[in-house]
Amino acid sequence: MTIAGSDSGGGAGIQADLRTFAFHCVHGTSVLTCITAQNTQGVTRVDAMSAQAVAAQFEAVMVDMRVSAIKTGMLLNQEIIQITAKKLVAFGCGNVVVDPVMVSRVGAKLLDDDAIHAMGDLLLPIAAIATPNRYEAQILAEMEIHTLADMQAAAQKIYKLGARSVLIKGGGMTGDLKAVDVWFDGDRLETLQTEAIDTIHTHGTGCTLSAAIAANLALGKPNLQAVQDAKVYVTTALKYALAIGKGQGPVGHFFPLQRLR
Ligand SMILES: Nc1ncnc2c1ncn2[C@@H]1O[C@H](COP(=O)(O)OP(=O)(O)OP(=O)(O)O)[C@@H](O)[C@H]1O
Ligand SMILES: Cc1ncc(CO)c(N)n1
Repeated sequence: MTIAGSDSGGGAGIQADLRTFAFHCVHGTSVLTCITAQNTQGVTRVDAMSAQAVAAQFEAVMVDMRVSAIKTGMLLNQEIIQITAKKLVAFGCGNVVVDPVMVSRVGAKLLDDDAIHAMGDLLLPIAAIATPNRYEAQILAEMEIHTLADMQAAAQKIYKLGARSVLIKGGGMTGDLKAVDVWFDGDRLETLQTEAIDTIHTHGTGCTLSAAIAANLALGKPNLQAVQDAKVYVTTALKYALAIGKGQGPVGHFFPLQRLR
């Protein structure tokens, strides 16, 4: 299941998540939190779903199907975070990947200011894995992040907020650190590195990564394996990114099919 926002441009959010689930051959269900008017250049409008609508979508799926893993993406405001956390707890959901979407890499604000505390207080404590990008990690860890050592320190600070493991994503870093993520589970501190892809077409990398992690958890992979395999998937999708639109195009989720054409 993905609990996230719609991206009209199709590169991030629910659209990226469902394509990623399909690639991994797991059935995707979706709880829509908001509708963004968005393209490769940015977000021009956001309309929130009501908290009741979010709850109803979640319950409709949960009472009927066995949901093996869940990712949360853009939750937009405090009410939606509160109801999401409440429902995840009520249904005893275990494999929860929390992508604490606050700001996109191009600087679009995707979460209300007054909701940042709710993210840390309510959602991170129920996360099996939290996946902040550089800017979200700076906010959650209350520190600046410039170096690999900073990423490692931030992972350890955010772990203290209650997530069972933390992955700090490096896409917002400079140079080769763009392809470096740091994973910490309270015991092991791992640096995950793939090749850095030289492209501006990176829209949806974060959504794709957290959706792939959730898919891998649903397939029964252990936490670190789920993250490592998801990172390889995103790297390949970046290699086959689509140069469409006037700004940052989306990653190519179905690269093997592209290759066959
Ligand atoms: N140029 C790149 N080359 C290789 N890997 C990259 C590159 N850019 C991002 N990544 C990887 O993509 C994944 C997502 O990280 P990123 O920091 O881009 O997330 P994000 O900012 O939440 O994404 P977005 O907001 O664009 O959806 C991470 O595993 C990161 O290492
Ligand atoms: C709907 C949506 N979710 C997440 C992101 C983060 O990339 C985005 N740009 N749009």
